[in-house]
Amino acid sequence: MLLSVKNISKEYNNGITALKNVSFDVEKGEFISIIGPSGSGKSTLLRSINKMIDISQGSILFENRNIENLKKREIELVRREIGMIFQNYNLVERLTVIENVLHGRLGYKSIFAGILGIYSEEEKKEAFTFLEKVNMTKYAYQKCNELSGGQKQRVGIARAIMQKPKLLLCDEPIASLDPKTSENIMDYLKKIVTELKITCIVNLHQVDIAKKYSNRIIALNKGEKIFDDKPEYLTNDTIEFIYKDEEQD
Ligand SMILES: Nc1ncnc2c1ncn2[C@@H]1O[C@H](COP(=O)(O)OP(=O)(O)OP(=O)(O)O)[C@@H](O)[C@H]1O
Repeated sequence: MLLSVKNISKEYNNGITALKNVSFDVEKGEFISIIGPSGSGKSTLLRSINKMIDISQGSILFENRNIENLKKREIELVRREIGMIFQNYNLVERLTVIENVLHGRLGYKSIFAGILGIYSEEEKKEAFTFLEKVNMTKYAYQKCNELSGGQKQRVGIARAIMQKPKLLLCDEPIASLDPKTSENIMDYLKKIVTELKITCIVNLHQVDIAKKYSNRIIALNKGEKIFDDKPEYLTNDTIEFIYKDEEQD
């Protein structure tokens, strides 16, 4: 088992309970989509797994190790194993595509090597290999602020893969993209994580995309897990139930 989320709850300082007693296990190689209305806790869940926020109750085991109460250095080591892809890409816009991809290695470097941008020939070669996988080689020396949203997310995927993560967390990776580009990005993502055997958890707004690409769907509503099964069991009635309160939110 790669990840075990056990009875986790998260209450923010403002009193909002974003997650209520959520549990699930993730096996290596799974491609899981997390769906649910706006505010149901999807981002909170991913941020908890990545240790960007601390949970209020419960425990999260990554490779059978409890990631609560870790020391700073131990958190850095766990983060190295967990890649992230973001809705807003989180690229360094003034830097080139290849520099951004190489940033995927920063977690493995000393601060000095990172600041000075010192990468081995092997790392550079690898960065180009991953850039090729997302069909972005010809943009390698272009600055990221000159790219379209879809191209930026392809760089985001290459950077995340460059980190050699065991788990990839994608927080609304296609929420800023048009439908055609969204499918294109999901195609790249699915192909690469399958080829490299990387376990993937993706937060999505689009139920049809979740059904098309995942092996398993988890649905949250008001911080509670209300569905966790194969996509084929996600019926229209269940979808209606998951999103029943969305308009009032
Ligand atoms: N940093 C924070 N401080 C206080 N409350 C927060 C914080 N982040 C999120 N929340 C609240 O926690 C709840 C869950 O938010 P979260 O962003 O996890 O939901 P989500 O399902 O990802 O929503 P969306 O689909 O709109 O991104 C919401 O009520 C939100 O307002």
